Amino acid sequence: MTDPVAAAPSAVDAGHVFDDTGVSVSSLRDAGAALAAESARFAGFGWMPGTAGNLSVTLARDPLRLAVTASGLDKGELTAADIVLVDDRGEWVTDAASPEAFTADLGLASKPSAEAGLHARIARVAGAGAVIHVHALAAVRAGHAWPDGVVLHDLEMLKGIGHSAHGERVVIPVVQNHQDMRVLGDDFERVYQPSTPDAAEVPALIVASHGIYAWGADLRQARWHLELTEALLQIALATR
Ligand SMILES: CSC[C@@H](O)[C@@H](O)C(=O)COP(=O)(O)O
Ligand SMILES: [Zn+2]
Repeated sequence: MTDPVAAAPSAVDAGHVFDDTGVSVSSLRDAGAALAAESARFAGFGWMPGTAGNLSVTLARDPLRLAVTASGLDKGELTAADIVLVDDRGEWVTDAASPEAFTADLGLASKPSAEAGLHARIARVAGAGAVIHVHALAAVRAGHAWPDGVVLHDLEMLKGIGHSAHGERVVIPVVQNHQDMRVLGDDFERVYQPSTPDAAEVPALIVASHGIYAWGADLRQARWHLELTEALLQIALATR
């Protein structure tokens, strides 16, 4: 009998394309390596205790395809293989041509993050190229203190999330926690204000009693938005 993995050279072919979106094995592996490194950074900050937190990068837009971290793993110990390709609902995308070939090698037998659906919604609605979710303390505390949104103004670091240091009122939106990502996604869409000629978007969302999502055009910008927002929230709490 033919060994299905041995019979599927695409499993080890970095140029293999998963579906009609142009997402290749090598691009998924590269995304996995980048997300693992970024995840280790935030785990080191104590922002991803246990298996908390998840990250994604957008690999294709039409149809939407995201590389998202696998569920239930220690986010300080991820490898490039701990990554799953998902669609616009956060559902696992498999490869119709040879699904059995994409298991151990790429970790595609893993389940996508339980929160992949919200990542996909943020990628679609805000056009994010990368989304990071952590359970950082100031975000959770600020969500408790200001359940209708955290108002920030006259802080130098607002410039780092696309706003003015002075004379602008910036609101970090807060939504209630929910285990259904469709509900969280709808709540995100309700509070999200896209950029206009007069005001930039706010690239962060607090989920009350849970954590924070931040995003950007790419992974590095998402990291900057996350770190700056958490620092701004620390200042807001310390000066109230
Ligand atoms: C360890 S509790 C945190 C989880 O329930 C969840 O909120 C989380 O952030 C991680 O979920 P995951 O499915 O591993 O991506
Ligand atoms: Zn979480």
